[in-house]
Amino acid sequence: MSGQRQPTFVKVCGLTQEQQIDWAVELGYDAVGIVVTPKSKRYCPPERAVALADHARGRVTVFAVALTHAETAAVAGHVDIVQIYETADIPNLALASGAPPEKPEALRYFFYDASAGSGVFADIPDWVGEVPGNVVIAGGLDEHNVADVVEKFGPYGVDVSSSVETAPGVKSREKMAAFLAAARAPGRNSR
Ligand SMILES: O=C(O)c1ccccc1NCC(=O)[C@H](O)[C@H](O)COP(=O)(O)O
Repeated sequence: MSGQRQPTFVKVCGLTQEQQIDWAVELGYDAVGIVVTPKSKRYCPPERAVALADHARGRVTVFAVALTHAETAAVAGHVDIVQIYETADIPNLALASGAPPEKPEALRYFFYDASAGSGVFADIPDWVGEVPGNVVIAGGLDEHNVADVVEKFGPYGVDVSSSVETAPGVKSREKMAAFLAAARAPGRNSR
């Protein structure tokens, strides 16, 4: 390691329109999430999800987000990472959970996410700061609390959805910009 600090990885999740992906790319987000579980209010059915993923691919890291591995089948070949709330034996797995991962070394990312897109922030347990690998913190983050979370836990990254919306699945470019600036505020980029 050179000791040089990397900027915090920032993902925006629950995008439903091509324009929102363009905003994420223009603003400098590292990753976008397309939600493919029918249980979500931001659900993109397979045809829409594939169109969005193809629009984004090569411009920003693309996540398919679902509760189960099975729900990602139609879109998995069009995305970089599969983010699910159960374990699966796949190479590009982002495991999302509110509990410590059993095999963190097998994961591309571990998302500490007790929210699943609810927008509710709750105290983050101390063990999150001890998980090895690419740990991303999610759950009720907004432009006002994200810098404190980055400072306290020094995660690889952070993830946001509800606080950058005006309605479920309707992202605001201004809110996305404010969140990104807060997540990468000078002196807070410590991954
Ligand atoms: O966003 C959803 O609707 C969703 C539904 C089911 C599983 C996961 C979901 N989203 C996962 C995410 O990556 C969210 O960005 C993350 O939970 C943070 O959400 P929020 O608390 O709204 O910022």
